[in-house]
Amino acid sequence: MLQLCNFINGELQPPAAGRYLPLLNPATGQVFGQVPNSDAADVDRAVQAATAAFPAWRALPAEERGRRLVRLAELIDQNLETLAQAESQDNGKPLSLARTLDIPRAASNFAFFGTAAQHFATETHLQEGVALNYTVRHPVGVVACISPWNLPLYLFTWKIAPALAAGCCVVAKPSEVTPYTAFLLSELSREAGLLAGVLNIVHGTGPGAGQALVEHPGIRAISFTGGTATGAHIARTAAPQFKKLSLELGGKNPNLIFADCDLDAAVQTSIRSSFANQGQICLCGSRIFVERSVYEPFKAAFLAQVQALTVGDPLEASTQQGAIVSEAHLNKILSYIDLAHQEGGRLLAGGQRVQVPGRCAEGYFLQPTVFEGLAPDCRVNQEEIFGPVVTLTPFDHEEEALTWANSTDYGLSATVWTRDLARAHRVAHQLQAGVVWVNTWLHRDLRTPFGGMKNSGLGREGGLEALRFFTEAQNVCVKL
Ligand SMILES: NC(=O)C1=CN([C@@H]2O[C@H](COP(=O)(O)OP(=O)(O)OC[C@H]3O[C@@H](n4cnc5c(N)ncnc54)[C@H](O)[C@@H]3O)[C@@H](O)[C@H]2O)C=CC1
Ligand SMILES: O=C(O)/C=C/C=C(\O)C(=O)O
Repeated sequence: MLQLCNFINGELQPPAAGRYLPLLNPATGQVFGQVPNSDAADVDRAVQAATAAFPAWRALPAEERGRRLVRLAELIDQNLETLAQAESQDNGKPLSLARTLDIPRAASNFAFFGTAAQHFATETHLQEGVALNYTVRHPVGVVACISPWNLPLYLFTWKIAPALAAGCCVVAKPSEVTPYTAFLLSELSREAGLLAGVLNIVHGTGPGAGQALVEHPGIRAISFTGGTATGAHIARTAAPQFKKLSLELGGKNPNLIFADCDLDAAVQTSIRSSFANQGQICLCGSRIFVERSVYEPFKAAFLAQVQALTVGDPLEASTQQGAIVSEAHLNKILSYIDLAHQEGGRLLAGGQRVQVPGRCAEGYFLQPTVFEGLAPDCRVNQEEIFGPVVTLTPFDHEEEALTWANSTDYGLSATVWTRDLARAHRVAHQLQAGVVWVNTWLHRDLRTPFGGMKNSGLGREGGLEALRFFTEAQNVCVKL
């Protein structure tokens, strides 16, 4: 049986206490391996290794650090098939999605930040004839990167790459639910020439290894993606030690469809924004508001495409919807489907578990699900479900759509569909969302600031924002 190891000081190591957690394939319900259930002792060893490696890593020219990150990107590309198979097995997502989205993006993360560090400049402020101020950006030191299970290698590397590029050393903890590709990255990082201790990967649970990492006094900054409640807990733990925090949390994203839009494109993309990765992306648009005059045509076309989605074995090329990540998460989503019925919703599609025959008979599959007739302020329209469940609601005018769109505690992303450019800008600027897409969805340019408003998080990832996060600004004032 597959047994994963921690990666500490350049070595694959078992957990100090010898404890493991089972690794489960959600598509089959079968255990296929074990992952370390590490504790504070493992975390401490990793932080010590990272601390020892920091002076040499920060002293390398940015160009040299970048060269190694670009090499790591190439190695991910070369191992795409192995990594995609592992991601699908661990998470239940369609293999085709892992091949085309997750693993290519992990490679892009390293390629992008490997070169971005060389374009990272500092500011000067000149008081003519009096003084010259210039800003130095020092790497903050040893940092923690904690990532979730929905886009495992994609999000793990989205944090690690800028941290390493900025000259920090990293102790990273992937989700205990999907640790396989992070483990495979250990070997590749060694091959890419990262010095021992520069990247350490400690596996384990949130309350175990995760909590120990957040509490460790050697950690100067924490970059976290996951649930809002966990983010709040991490913020409470980290605050007394004044650690820098970047929190990318949940969403309840609105999709605003105006009557003048390209309806075919809106329908097609809304299928993707509702159900990609089984709706388990923090950016998925789970509340679809449609201008009343096109509500019925939109609904008919949308439902026809929902019914045509193939739920099945993630390894089959024809599968569009794979398994939900775990039985616990499936039950959480099912409880929201029950709640939608209780709150008076009309079920338009789905709503049931799917029994996939053959090797996936014990897997956690769910039909893509659509409700209408739910009030914008009901729990189903306010709370993050994080699954393939969306609601349709007609609106009569722009202000109404905006009020409903902004009515949740979240503020991560929003999508606007219109051909009216003035309206697009006007609505975008009034949306309380860190990311707004107009006539598209999940179109990513890694240079842009990425993150949420309100309870969707704190700070921004991406481009120079990430490099700023992993560095500490120091001003030097020289009298002229
Ligand atoms: N915004 C997003 O991208 C994500 C949102 N979620 C939401 O969160 C809900 C809960 O999902 P979970 O798997 O429980 O996510 P979670 O937020 O508990 O887990 C994310 C990561 O944080 C770690 N973690 C948990 N507790 C920790 C602690 N005290 N200290 C340090 N690290 C800790 C976990 O081990 C994992 O690596 C989901 O149902 C979904 O609504 C989940 C995953 C991603
Ligand atoms: O950076 C991206 O492109 C996407 C990020 C998605 C998440 O953070 C998420 O689903 O948690």
